[in-house]
Amino acid sequence: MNAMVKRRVHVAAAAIISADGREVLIARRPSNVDHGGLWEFPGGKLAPYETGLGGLKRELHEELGVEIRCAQPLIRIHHEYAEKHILLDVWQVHAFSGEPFGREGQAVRWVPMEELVKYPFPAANLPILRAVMLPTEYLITGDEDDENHFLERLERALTEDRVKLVQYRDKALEEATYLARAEKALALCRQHGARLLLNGNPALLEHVDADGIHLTSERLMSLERRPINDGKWVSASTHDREQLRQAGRIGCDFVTLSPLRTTPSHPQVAPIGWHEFQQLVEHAAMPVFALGGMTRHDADHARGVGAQGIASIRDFWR
Ligand SMILES: Nc1nc2c([nH]c(=O)n2[C@H]2C[C@H](O)[C@@H](COP(=O)(O)OP(=O)(O)OP(=O)(O)O)O2)c(=O)[nH]1
Ligand SMILES: [Mg+2]
Repeated sequence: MNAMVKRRVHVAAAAIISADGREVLIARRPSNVDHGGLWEFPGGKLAPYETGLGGLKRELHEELGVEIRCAQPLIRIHHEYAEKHILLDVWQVHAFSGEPFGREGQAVRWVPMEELVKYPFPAANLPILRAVMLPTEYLITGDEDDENHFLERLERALTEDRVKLVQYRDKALEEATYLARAEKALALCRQHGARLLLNGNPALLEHVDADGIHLTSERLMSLERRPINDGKWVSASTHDREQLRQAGRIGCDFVTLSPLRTTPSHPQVAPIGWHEFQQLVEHAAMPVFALGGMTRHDADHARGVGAQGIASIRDFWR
């Protein structure tokens, strides 16, 4: 048989978010096309001369009759289908004009974020669903001996900074103390509509019903498969291509990649820098948060080079 070069297809697609931020617009692919009958994020193939956003504007006009007013890069996915290599260049659309409807006769539906997982999408879309559900900021808690101070700081970040994703990290506490505090942190997070991940052994989730587990890179590398079922999130710390690949292999929902900059906590570690970060993220199979000397002011830049956003201790733990 002749060696076959797979067709490469560049597709731009949109996660269009409702004004209240709770819903996303999806469309159903007609039954006579590839992946027919499955749901998708509206969009389509780019013409050779088009940029991602330019092509997306044209597609959304053609398919839905809307004009994009404000869009931000969300995630880029490379996926191998049997017959082609596809690059899905996905944008989050926050503002548009016009009332979307299926101009090509396709079904179109506004769906609450948490119900997205109930809809059948093409195989390439799993990381997009994750990216849509995740915020742009990931708070990692700092060390704090005193429990009241800990809870005060957490509450400040949840209210003033409106953080929606928290990793409770404390390497110094005894497990029983950690779990007791995690229970209180969880109650606080729930009160403010935020998700809480524990840091450590996945078995911690048997004691506290948090939203997921964050793995150290060492634990990540030691695992052969995803340690918990899909109902909860798994995130992991990564520092290089090999760890990113392993995170993809075991099906992590998202990761941090660090250190982007040199930090006081790890002065001896060489920083990755934005250029290499972008190259590493391009082929990651899940959303990636930039970590290491990041503040909220870096979030837009991080998104521009393919990140989900930024993760930080110092910027939120004041
Ligand atoms: N628009 C879109 N396409 C997706 C998604 N997930 C996914 O695997 N794909 C694949 C399916 C198709 O092979 C390709 C998109 O092509 P398309 O059929 O929408 O292209 P198009 O709108 O330009 O339509 P056409 O003129 O080629 O018929 O990307 C998704 O969420 N949205
Ligand atoms: Mg299309």
